Parts: sequence; C-alpha cells; structure tokens
Amino acid sequence: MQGIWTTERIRAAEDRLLAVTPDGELMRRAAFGLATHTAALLAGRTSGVSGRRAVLLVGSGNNGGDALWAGAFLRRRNVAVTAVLLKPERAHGAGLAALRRSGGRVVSAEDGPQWIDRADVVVDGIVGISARGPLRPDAAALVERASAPIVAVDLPSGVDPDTGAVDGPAVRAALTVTFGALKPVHALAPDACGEVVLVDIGLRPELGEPDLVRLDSPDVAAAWPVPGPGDDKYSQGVVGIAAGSATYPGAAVLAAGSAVRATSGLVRYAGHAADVVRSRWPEIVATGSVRDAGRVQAWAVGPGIGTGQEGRDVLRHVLGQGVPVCADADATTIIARSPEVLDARDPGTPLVLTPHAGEFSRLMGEAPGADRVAAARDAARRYDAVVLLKGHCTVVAAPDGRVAVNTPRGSWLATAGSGDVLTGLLGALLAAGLDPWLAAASAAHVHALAGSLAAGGVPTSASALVTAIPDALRALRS
Ligand SMILES: NC(=O)C1=CN([C@@H]2O[C@H](COP(=O)(O)OP(=O)(O)OC[C@H]3O[C@@H](n4cnc5c(N)ncnc54)[C@H](OP(=O)(O)O)[C@@H]3O)[C@@H](O)[C@H]2O)[C@@H](O)CC1
Ligand SMILES: [K+]
Repeated sequence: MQGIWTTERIRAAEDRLLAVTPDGELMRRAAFGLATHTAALLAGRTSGVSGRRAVLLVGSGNNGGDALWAGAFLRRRNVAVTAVLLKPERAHGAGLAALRRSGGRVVSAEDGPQWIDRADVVVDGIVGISARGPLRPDAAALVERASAPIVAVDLPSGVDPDTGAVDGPAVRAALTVTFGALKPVHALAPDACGEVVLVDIGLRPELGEPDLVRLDSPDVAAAWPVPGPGDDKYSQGVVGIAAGSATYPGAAVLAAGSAVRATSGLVRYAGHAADVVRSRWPEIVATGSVRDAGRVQAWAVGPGIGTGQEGRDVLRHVLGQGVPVCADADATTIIARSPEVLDARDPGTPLVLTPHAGEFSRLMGEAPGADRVAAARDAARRYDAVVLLKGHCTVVAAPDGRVAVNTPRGSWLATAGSGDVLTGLLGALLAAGLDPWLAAASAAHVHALAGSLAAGGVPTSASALVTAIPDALRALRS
C-alpha cells in the first residue's frame, strides 16, 4: 500500500527533519536524486548523457533550488546546463552559486526561449508544494515553448499539489521526481505527472499515518477471496444482483457476469432480465423478483432498474435485508430523490455508493468540485456509507475518513457498461465479507487492471472487460 500525504503534513515533517539535519543536506539529497533520474531519462531518450543540453526553469523557492543543485550535479556528467531564472532576485542563493561554480549558464526569462528550443530535456523547478493556482503568464510562455520532455521537480507546476486540479496552464511532464513522500497530485493527476519516481530523503519516520492510500497489486491480491479446502459455493458468499430490465438487459448481464468472474461464490440474479441472464450465464440462479431471490450475503443493486416506484421497492427491499449493499446508478438517483428509502436500511448495515460526478451532484446538491477527496469524504459522512466517486481517478472514502485513490492506466474504462462491471465486482467482494472500503478500493483496482488488459492500447468494451477479469486476477497473483 502506498501512503500519500497532504502538503501540510509534508511541510510539518520536513520542518522536523530539517531541525536535525545539517543545513542544505535535504535539498542536496533531493537534487542528487533528481539529477540521477534526469540523466537516466536523457540516456533513454538520446542514448547518452555527456554533451546533452538541459534547461532548468527556476522559480522563486526551494523547488527552483532543487533544480539548480541538480543542474550542478548534471554538470559533473558533462551535461550543458542553462538555468532560466523567472525571478532572478529571489532565486535560491546556494543553488545558484553551486550551478555557477559547476560551469552552468544562467539566463533571464527573456533569453529563455532560444535555449529551450535546443534543449534535450527541460527541468521544471518553477514551483513545488507551495504552489497556488495555474502557471503565471511568464512561466506558462516558457513551458509552452518546450518541445523536449519535461522533468517535473517534486510535482508538475500549475497543478494543485493537494487536489491534482488544473485550472489553467500547467506543466505536462514526462517524468516527475518527487521527494520524501507521494503527495495527492501524484495519484490524482497522473497525466500531468507522467511517470512518478520517489526519492528517499529520510522523511518517512517523520510522517505518521498517510492521509490517502493507493493499493498496490499485492494488497489487492492479499484481500481478494480465495476458496479454502473446506469451502463450498455458499460458504464463499452469495451475491445478489438486482439490475437491468426486460428492455435493457445489458446492465444485468454485465453486472452478473462480472460477479461470476470475480469470485467462486454463488451469484443470484433477481429482475426482469432473468431469462437473458440465465442464457448468458447458466451458473447463475435467476429469478424475477428480489422477494423470491433466496438468501444472499450482499446485494449489488441499481444498474438499469429504473428510478420509478418499482426501482424504489427493489432498493427498499434489499436495504432491509441486513446484508451489505452496493447501490449504483439508478439506485443512487433514487436515494438522492427519495432519501427516505434509506430508512429501510438496517442500522449498521454497510452501504457502498458508487456515483459518477452527475450522480454525486444529485446526492450532495453540488458537484464534487476541484477537491474530489474532500467531496467524497463529505458524502461518506453524510450517508454513513463508503462512497466510490467515479472519474478518471477513482476516490474511495469511508465514513471513518479513510480514503483510497485508484490511478488508472489510460482512459479505456470510459465506455458504456463499464460501471455495471464494477458493481458486479464490488457486490461479489462484499458477499465474501471484505471490509466495504477495502472491497470498493480492490474492485476499482481490478476494474482498472482488467480495463487496461482488455484494451491493450485500443478501444475496448464492457463485455471485453468482463472477459478480462480472470486475466486481471491472474496478473495480480503473479
Ligand atoms: N523543505 C524541505 O526540506 C525541502 C523542500 N524541497 C523542495 O522545496 C519545495 C517547496 O519549496 P518552497 O516552500 O520554498 O516553495 P515553492 O513550491 O518552491 O514555491 C515558491 C514560490 O513560488 C510562488 N508561486 C506560488 N504559486 C505559483 C505559481 N502557480 N506559479 C509561479 N509561482 C508560484 C510563491 O511565491 P510568490 O511569488 O507567491 O510570493 C511560492 O512561495 C518542494 O516542493 C521541494 O521541491 C526539497 O528540496 C526537499 C527538502
Ligand atoms: K515543479
């Protein structure tokens, strides 16, 4: 599990570490790592390091200091380094002196473009964890000019460090070299960060518990249910799927099929698409109504059930069964419009809501906004439910404040029926008895992995996603 810390926590930890570390030592550790990874990028992209040209974009704080020191280290490998100072009077003094001593060139922002045009790599030391808002016009013009790959120092400038939000011009890096710990931007703005590498500067002992986490494949593999020798189809957890309609059976087929592929427990289906589901998935026990579905250990409800009286009755029924419920799609809309359906919920029964931004707005009366982590946390508290907020990056918040972020590989999951597949995965994990927050974060992880395997670099479909679930689970366990 990767921990992620907000900039406030990072700064406090850095202050504690700075107090017991010789002056300038932390910055040199950071800059040495930055130089090493920048040289590796140069070697990878230009088949060499010596004689290559690096341009440093240097802002007014320690982020610029990192870039200047890294420039001095790159000089030792005979890289031609030019620092473009955005605020000459506020550039980091020791870093500037080190670069000058090493034989680096220092130019003004006006002279920057001619050097940027000939660069093999551009190092973005414009702003780090003290960033506020998008790039300012002078910096934006220089960044716009760069056609060489950009290495972001700590984080891509112009992107909000704590929310990953981009509200104007921002750096789009090929590589981000960060120090001490991952910050929210690294999980929430993967496209702006590019590849992210973490340089250890000794901060970890000062950090305490992370604010957010990102599950790694081994975490998900460890959580994913595996039957034991004493298990049968019932003991592994029976999931009920209430989805789809006679006119729109697709959601039912996808959600139910995804549950079949997720675990080896039994899957029941209840709804108007029973015939279609049975013919597509003969291993499913399918009935026409949730009332005669039989006993389950969790319900996944919502996709395609409609938002009228019948949908409300279905939702009310499953909420009253005393088992965990994953409420998705139409179920979310019903809860938003008729919150009294939640009165049917047995106290203490886990609920997982899986809204996209539009459903979230209905549930909360306002859009998630720039701070999606805070928005998901608020919704989790308001509904006393695990809230999985869909989007390019999925945020999973629990009512107790835990938050997991899933960073996707590509955007292939943005396809019709993709959400139904997630619902089936989540229902199966809830039925197996996983903690609902872990179930939601694990389902999101496997969903993204199956998406990238199904796509393999070309557009995919929700059906292909279901087919790819076993491959994703195999990849997890390997
Ligand atoms: N502490 C440590 O031990 C270590 C710290 N390390 C490094 O220090 C970095 C943090 O450095 P920092 O706190 O000095 O500020 P930093 O992010 O460089 O910003 C500087 C100034 O920029 C300005 N500015 C704000 N927004 C802007 C925008 N959008 N566009 C343009 N400019 C903008 C704003 O000043 P303003 O102009 O508003 O007065 C702000 O004060 C951290 O990310 C890591 O790289 C590492 O060396 C490891 C050890
Ligand atoms: K930066």
